[in-house]
Amino acid sequence: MKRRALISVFDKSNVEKIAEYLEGRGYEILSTGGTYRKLKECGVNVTEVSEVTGSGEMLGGRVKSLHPVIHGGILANRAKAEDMSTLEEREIAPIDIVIVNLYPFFAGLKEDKTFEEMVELIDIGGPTMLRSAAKNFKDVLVVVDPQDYDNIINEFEEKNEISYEFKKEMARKVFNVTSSYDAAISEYMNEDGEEEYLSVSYKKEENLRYGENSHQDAALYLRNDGKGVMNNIEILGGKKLSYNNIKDLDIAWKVVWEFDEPACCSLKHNTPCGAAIGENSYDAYMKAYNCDPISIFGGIIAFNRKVDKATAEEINKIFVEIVIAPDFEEDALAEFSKKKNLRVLKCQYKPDDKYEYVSVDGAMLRQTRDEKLLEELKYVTENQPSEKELEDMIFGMKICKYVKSNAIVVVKDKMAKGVGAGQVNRIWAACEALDRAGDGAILASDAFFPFSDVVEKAGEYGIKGIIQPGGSIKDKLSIEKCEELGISMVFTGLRHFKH
Ligand SMILES: NC(=O)c1ncn([C@@H]2O[C@H](COP(=O)(O)O)[C@@H](O)[C@H]2O)c1NC=O
Repeated sequence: MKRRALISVFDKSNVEKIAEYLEGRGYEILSTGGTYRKLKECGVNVTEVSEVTGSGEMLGGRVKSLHPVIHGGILANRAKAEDMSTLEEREIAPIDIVIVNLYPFFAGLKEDKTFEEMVELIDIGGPTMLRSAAKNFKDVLVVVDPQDYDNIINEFEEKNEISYEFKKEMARKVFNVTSSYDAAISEYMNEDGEEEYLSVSYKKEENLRYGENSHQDAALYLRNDGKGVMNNIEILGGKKLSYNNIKDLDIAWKVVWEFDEPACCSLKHNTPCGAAIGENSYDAYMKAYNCDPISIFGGIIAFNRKVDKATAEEINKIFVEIVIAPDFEEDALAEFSKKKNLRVLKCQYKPDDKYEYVSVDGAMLRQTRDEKLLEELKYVTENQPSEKELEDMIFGMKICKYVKSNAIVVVKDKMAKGVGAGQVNRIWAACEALDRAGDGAILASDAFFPFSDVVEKAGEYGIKGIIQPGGSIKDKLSIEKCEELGISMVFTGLRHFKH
């Protein structure tokens, strides 16, 4: 009996090549409408699926291949006599190769199509054929990726048949594609996030050289809808990003977009080591640099405004790994190009992921992003902050959001002069931040004070105002200490732990 290959593809690139090859090997080619026409034009001898099913395509293409004659031909277990006699009884011929790729749902997401258009992009017949063939991979070769056409030809040429391993590998690919395809549909339909199953759809962009350390494997997967910062970064110069680079630039980018004013953030080990707002990018950079001219070395520098030549010249005086900004002046790029390894990233996309995911052993955690800054400002001391001090307080709290807990940020003139991060008790974070800052006017804390010790320490360093969420049963102690030391204290009512 003549062997049969069913070809039904949306992406018709190179389809004639594989069809001609299979025809040359004696396969009968079956195809759905559009694929049939394309192959016919290319001179392939092809039979239309509707001729095989005896039922014309209908409902505008919603039903083309969904028929027992097709799925029986694919799913019959060739080693099972019962299956084969059923085929014979029903006059169904087996289908040995299934080549299908799907309606472009991912591309539709990127093009922001309407809901009705997206629904029409949900392929039904394609995944059904792919899944049937992949389930029966022992007997059927299934191909979902046009990039595999050459591999099939090579496999045939080398072995004169398709090996079990190859067929299994192709089936694995199919379930990977169809599950991601369905996950994207599920994600698209899901508006409130309260799903029973976690369905997210990401595609591997590349293997990274290594993970956090050189003995760890790592890869970058991008959202299939083309959204998100990482999907919208243009690398204008320098080598590829590393795993740590990506994690770091994510935080630096989030910091600068906390601000409407021109802002700059220098960051190391996922922690801002300098951050400032200024008149322009140059001013913000110089202030961020001066927060901590030592730690910035080898760091990441993010801006929320275009970067000019003067700023690039200043940055080039030190070694940094990455500069990321919404845009660059041409002469700034020329300046940066003097540094071979410096990654220059252009990104005009602001952070907008709704959820953050973290894996723990055996589970995934999901939370909404920490998008809020405060509930309500409460002035809890007699002594009130000046307008300028209040601005520094808000500035400090915006930085605190991105510093690992316990987090204390000491601010002066809209510069994060001292950052105390990731300490297991708050007083250590305060000591670190105050010590680093040298001098500062404002102290911001990501969470409340259980004792008055942080206020006391702040007083020693001449701090004028403190902003913190408040809410401790011992708030009174801190407030009293502030009154005693002439420090103003403001509560925000909102904690910003970052673990
Ligand atoms: N409904 C069906 O029976 C059906 N059978 C195949 N398709 C899809 O139709 C596309 C190919 O169609 P055409 O050959 O007409 O261009 C493929 O992407 C394939 O996945 C179908 N379409 C969608 O649901």
